[in-house]
Amino acid sequence: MKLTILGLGTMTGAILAGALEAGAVRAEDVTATTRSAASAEKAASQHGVTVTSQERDERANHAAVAEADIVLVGVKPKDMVATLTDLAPSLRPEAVVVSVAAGVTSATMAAVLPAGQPIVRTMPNTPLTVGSGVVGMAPGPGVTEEQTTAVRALFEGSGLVVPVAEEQLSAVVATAGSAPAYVFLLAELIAAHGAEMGLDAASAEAMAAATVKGAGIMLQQEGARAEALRKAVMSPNGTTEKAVEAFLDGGMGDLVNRAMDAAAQRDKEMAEEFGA
Ligand SMILES: NC(=O)C1=CN([C@@H]2O[C@H](COP(=O)(O)OP(=O)(O)OC[C@H]3O[C@@H](n4cnc5c(N)ncnc54)[C@H](O)[C@@H]3O)[C@@H](O)[C@H]2O)C=CC1
Ligand SMILES: O=C(O)[C@@H]1CCC=N1
Repeated sequence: MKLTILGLGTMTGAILAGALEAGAVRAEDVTATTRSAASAEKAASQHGVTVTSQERDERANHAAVAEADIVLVGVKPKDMVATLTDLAPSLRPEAVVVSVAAGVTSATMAAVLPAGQPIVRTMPNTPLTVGSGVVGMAPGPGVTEEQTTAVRALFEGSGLVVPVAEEQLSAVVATAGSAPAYVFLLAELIAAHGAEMGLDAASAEAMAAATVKGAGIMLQQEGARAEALRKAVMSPNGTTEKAVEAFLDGGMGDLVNRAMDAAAQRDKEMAEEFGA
């Protein structure tokens, strides 16, 4: 299977790292592009694959897709339509175009790609880099079972793959795509206040990171439920109960809802903003 990545950046870099580590693709079967020559050089040495740049060769994307079975497009949502419009004449008809972009619908993509070009929209998250990612995957009309399986294989070794309808991708952005940032924010805040309470900053950061990791591993154990794990930490009238009460009294439930609604809303706005 030949894979081309147009826009090898943070997200597609995480997917590639996971896929290479899991043996889903061989480095010699991957071609990738970036915008600048400097980022191409950096990405090539980071991932050990061939990376060309638009800066050095304005036809770089066209050359990169010449033999591709799967074309993973990792440019920013605002650049999707221009990138696909330019690329369209060079795609093999059977190449599956896979998007990771928030807020760019398959209808928008189909409008600028050749008629019948197979399209799969996905919403991944960056923990794919470490084999613990999530990806929501919505194959478009006309994508064969074989093509769906080939795309799925790219992600399968490095995370949880959840088939969804395209309309559910806004919920996937809010629940998984953006969600690592919520956890990192919590870790930042815990570490900062631990330092304010008298710990040295490096120890507080290390404690927050190790705690998030440990809690994540516990959540992944067979039959684990977040609520039960939380309650197991909360001794009656103990320290955790006071902390959890403070979170809930302070509106954390509502705040999480509002944060997730804001992410999903932005995904929908982008569909309007970046539509073809
Ligand atoms: N960062 C994240 O956690 C997630 C990002 N996404 C999606 O991933 C996409 C990329 O986001 P990031 O990886 O964060 O951005 P990024 O800026 O790290 O990567 C974008 C890459 O595209 C390249 N690029 C831009 N225009 C190009 C062109 N015309 N031809 C070839 N390469 C080009 C840039 O050089 C860069 O390497 C977005 O559509 C975003 O919605 C989806 C889920 C999670
Ligand atoms: O923030 C963003 O728009 C992208 C999509 C999900 C995570 N990062």
